[in-house]
Amino acid sequence: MASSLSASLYSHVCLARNESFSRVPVKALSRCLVPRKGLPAKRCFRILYNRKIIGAVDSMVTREDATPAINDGSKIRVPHVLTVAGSDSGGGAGIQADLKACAARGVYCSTVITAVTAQNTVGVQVAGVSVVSEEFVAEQLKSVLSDMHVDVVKTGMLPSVGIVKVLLHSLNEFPNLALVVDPVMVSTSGDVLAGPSIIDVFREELLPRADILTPNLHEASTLLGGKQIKTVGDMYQAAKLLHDMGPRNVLVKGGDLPDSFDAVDVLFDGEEFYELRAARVKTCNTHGTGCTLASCIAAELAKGSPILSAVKVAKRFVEATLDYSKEIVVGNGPQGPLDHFLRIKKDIQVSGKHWAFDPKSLVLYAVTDSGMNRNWGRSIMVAVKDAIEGGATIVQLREKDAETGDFIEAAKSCMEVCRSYGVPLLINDRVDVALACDADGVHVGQSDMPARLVRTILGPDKIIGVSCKTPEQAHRAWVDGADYIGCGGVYPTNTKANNRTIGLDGLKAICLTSKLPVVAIGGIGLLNAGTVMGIGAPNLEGVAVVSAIFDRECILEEARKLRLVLEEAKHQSLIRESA
Ligand SMILES: Cc1ncc(COP(=O)(O)OP(=O)(O)O)c(N)n1
Ligand SMILES: Cc1ncsc1CCOP(=O)(O)O
Repeated sequence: MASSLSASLYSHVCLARNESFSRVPVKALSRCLVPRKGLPAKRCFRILYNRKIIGAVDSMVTREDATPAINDGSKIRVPHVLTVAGSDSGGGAGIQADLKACAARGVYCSTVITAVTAQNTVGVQVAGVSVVSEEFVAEQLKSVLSDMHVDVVKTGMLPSVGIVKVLLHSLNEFPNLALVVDPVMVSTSGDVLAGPSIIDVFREELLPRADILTPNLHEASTLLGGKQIKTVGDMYQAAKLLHDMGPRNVLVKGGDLPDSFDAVDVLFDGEEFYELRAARVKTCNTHGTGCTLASCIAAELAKGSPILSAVKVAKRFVEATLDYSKEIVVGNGPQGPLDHFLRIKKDIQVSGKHWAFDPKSLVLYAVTDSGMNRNWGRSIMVAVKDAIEGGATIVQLREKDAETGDFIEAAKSCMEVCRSYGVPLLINDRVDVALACDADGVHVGQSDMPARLVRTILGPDKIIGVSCKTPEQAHRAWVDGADYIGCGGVYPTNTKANNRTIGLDGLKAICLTSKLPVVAIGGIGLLNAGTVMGIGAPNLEGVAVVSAIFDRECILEEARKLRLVLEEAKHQSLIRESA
């Protein structure tokens, strides 16, 4: 229930706007009003209205109702953060960090540049700040706000009182915008980015409009007239004092706290304090951490998160990014940047996928079977290694009766083997196992997870194969973003029960229309592999076999012979083509 104060206040808000008092934004209003408890509603309203805070009530309502991405069937509205900040030529902080942080969090980010700085990993260079004129900052704000639907404004470097005033003017025009204020005053290298004259306008006009203020210890101390902040207890006091200046939430960041084992931040929402702790990452690559944190908070708010979860997610993101970036070397200076996308790059490097899927790798596709390995008394890792040494060009782990934990362990060890030979490894059916072992892809059947969904989960780089028995299924696989199709069973087989065969004619019919490369499967071995490849379909790249390799005494030898047959078939088809 809304407190009577909240309800009464909201009625004043509605009256002032000629709106009916139908929708009381209970949570928003009570969050907004907590520090002003005890005042009569009329007076509260006047204070809030005069200090232009009523807009924030709206912005909170908006965010409570917000949907991360509004999809009306054909159009998707993406959560949107506008950053008003300075450019960092080194790409580590400022506008550049904000853009990367929002992109990494899946949020659109537009930019209003307040200053251009010449800086790198050493610091801001002499005469390295060129402030953009107030008129041109106003022009940029107009361009963005008159056209785009912005959810949250995030501020960074605001180098002059005039620029703050220009921004405040826009915020007054768009009272629904939520506001995240990162009071950037000094760069991580110690260079001053906003003079003392700024402090008054911050305190009196910008902070009262902010939904959240995110100062580090130095900035908190500056805003509080030089108050010493040396302990977590001091941070609590600072958060409370800053909150009294008007922002609805204050996050005092303790990254620079001396003798602190953890990275401690203190959040105060006017009612409760939250002490948020993260592991302190040992790294010199911290340039842009503050901008990144504030942008992430803004991004989460734009998605519709409440303040506390936005701050928690942002803090976790920064911690992870610091960890990913701890060993990168970008410049020669003492303070390197964060790399927001390192996780993606790491995946690419580790999986060795610098190239797109090569259909030629389908020539001899070895599909494992735990039962067969058990019968022959060998480990899956040895079986996979022997198959590759014999000439298998791609491997699929098809472990139908393995426990999940065992499957993941086996998959991890097979990944090591496959990577060492540069052979892709796919997982049959189990997207979770593929993710857990960072496999190169997944093969799914018609009754498994739809390929479109697998693609969404695995991303654009992984290989996806789909089993198909008809041209229609092959077409669907192509539409869904698969890389290849497996067609069969071509011949009867004991390896897969109740599996309708499609024969060579069925295989031909699919190959004829498939836009994707095809691998044939089912009952294929040394004696018929040549015949299968001889159907003369240019997109038939190879054969997938289980028993012909894994249900044999010597896997390596069987794979070698099969590969020879396939090479010979390829040779013959080249001769036919050129004849
Ligand atoms: C290369 C290749 N083609 C087809 C299959 C069969 O997959 P699916 O239809 O999912 O059947 P199961 O393997 O789950 O029995 C395959 N595994 N590989
Ligand atoms: C998994 C699968 N899908 C269609 S047939 C088949 C089994 C192929 O096994 P084998 O190569 O031993 O005939």
